[in-house]
Amino acid sequence: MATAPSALEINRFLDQAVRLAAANVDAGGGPFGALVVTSDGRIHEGVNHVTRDNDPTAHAEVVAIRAAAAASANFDLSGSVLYASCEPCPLCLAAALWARVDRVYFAADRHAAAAAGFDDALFYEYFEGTQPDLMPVRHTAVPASGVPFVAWRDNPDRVEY
Ligand SMILES: Nc1nc2[nH]cnc2c(=O)[nH]1
Repeated sequence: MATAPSALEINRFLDQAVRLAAANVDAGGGPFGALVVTSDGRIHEGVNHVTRDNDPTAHAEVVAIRAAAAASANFDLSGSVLYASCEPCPLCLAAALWARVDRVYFAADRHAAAAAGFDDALFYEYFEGTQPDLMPVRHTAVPASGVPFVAWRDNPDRVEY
């Protein structure tokens, strides 16, 4: 894991993410901006494109992660840092985990997002188990459930991630 950025760097990149978020509102989008700084020092920006692209997963952090991965030609962003104008929601956190991002810094928190009408805090409660009715998830095993995993394990050419 890379060493932690300095307080100066953290503040600079968070300011940049907040500026991106504000500019995105001016452009008609959601009030979220993010940066991924990859291990080579390059900065990859993202803003919320949910309504622009009709893509509910196009959160600023996910857009920045996708940009960083595409520019790096690598799905593994180990050594990189994510800076977000607002606390990453569970979707964004999961994306950062799958991207193997080293660290995350954010400016506003989930309660500020809630005050602006966003469900980030509610979805955290869902994952904490206090809002189970929001979206029931049921396990129903079928006989072929394990077939794809056997095929994966048996494939010597698999690319692990
Ligand atoms: N952190 C974060 N929270 C959101 N809630 C709705 N959209 C977003 C987004 O793009 N980023």
